[in-house]
Amino acid sequence: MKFTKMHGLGNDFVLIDCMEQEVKNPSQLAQEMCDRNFGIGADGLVLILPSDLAEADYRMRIFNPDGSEPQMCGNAIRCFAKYLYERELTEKTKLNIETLAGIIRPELILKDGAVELVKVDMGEPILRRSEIPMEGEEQEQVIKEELAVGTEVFEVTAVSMGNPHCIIFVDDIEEIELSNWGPQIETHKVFPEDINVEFIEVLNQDEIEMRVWERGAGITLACGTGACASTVAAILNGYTNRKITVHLAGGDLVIEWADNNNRVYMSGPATEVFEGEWKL
Ligand SMILES: N[C@@H](CCC[C@H](N)C(=O)O)C(=O)O
Repeated sequence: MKFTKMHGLGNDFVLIDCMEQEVKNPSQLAQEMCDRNFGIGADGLVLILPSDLAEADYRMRIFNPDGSEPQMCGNAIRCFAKYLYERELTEKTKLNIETLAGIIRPELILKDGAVELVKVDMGEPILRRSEIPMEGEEQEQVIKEELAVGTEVFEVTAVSMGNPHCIIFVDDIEEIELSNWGPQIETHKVFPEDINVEFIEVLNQDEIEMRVWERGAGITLACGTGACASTVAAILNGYTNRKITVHLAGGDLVIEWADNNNRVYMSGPATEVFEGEWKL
C-alpha cells in the first residue's frame, strides 16, 4: 500500500491515494498506521477517493487515530488539495471536495508555480444547540454556558464546522492542564457525539492563541476546524475582529468569518514529508 506523509502546522496525516488502491477496513488501518510506536505515526488517516457528486472533484474521508470517522479536517484538506495538484490529479487551483461536512472548497495559492498556501472556504458555522450536537433545551447559540466538569466549572461556547467544537476562553493558556480537562470535556455526557476542545487566550482584537484536545486523537499541534470554530466563538463573544491570526503550537492560521456571506475562510500551509510503502 503506497502512502504519503504530510502535515499542516504539525497536525500530521497519512494520505492514501485510493484511485488505484483499495482500503478494505479504513478504521482498523487508521489505528495501525497512526500509532506512533508500532505504525507510521499520525493524527489521522486520509483517503483520496473519487466522488459520485457532479459538483465535486474528489472525495475526502478522514479517520482519527482511534478509528472513528469525523466529518471534516481543516489541516488535512489543505494537504489533500496540495497532493492533488502536485501529483497532477487536477489542473484546477479551485477545488470542490466532498466530505461528510458537505462540499468544502480549497484554493491553491501559487508562488512561482509552487503551492505556497491553501485558502479554504470552510462553509458556514453551525450554532444551533441541537446541531452541534449538545444536550439540553434548544437554543440558537450556546455562548459562555456553564459546564461542570469534575471539580471545575467552565464557561463554554459551542460551534460546529461540520464537526463539533467546545471553546473555552481563559486568561492564561499555559496554566491549563490540557491532558486532564481535554478528555473529560471530550466525553462529557452533554456532547452525545463527543467533542473537540479548544482553550483560547485572546491576545488582542486581531490575534488569539489556541491549545487543542482533539476528539479521537488527543493533544495535537494544530486543528484547522478548531481554529475556525474558535474564531467564530471569539467574534460571537465580542473579543475580536472578523479576520484574525490564530497562533497554534505548530504555527499560525489566518481565519476570517465573512460578514457578507456568513462563510469561514482558513489560510495556511501544507507540507509533504515523505512517501512510503506499508506492508499489508
Ligand atoms: N485536525 C483536524 C480535525 C480532525 C477531526 C477531529 N479530531 C474530530 O474528531 O472532529 C482539523 O485540522 O480540523
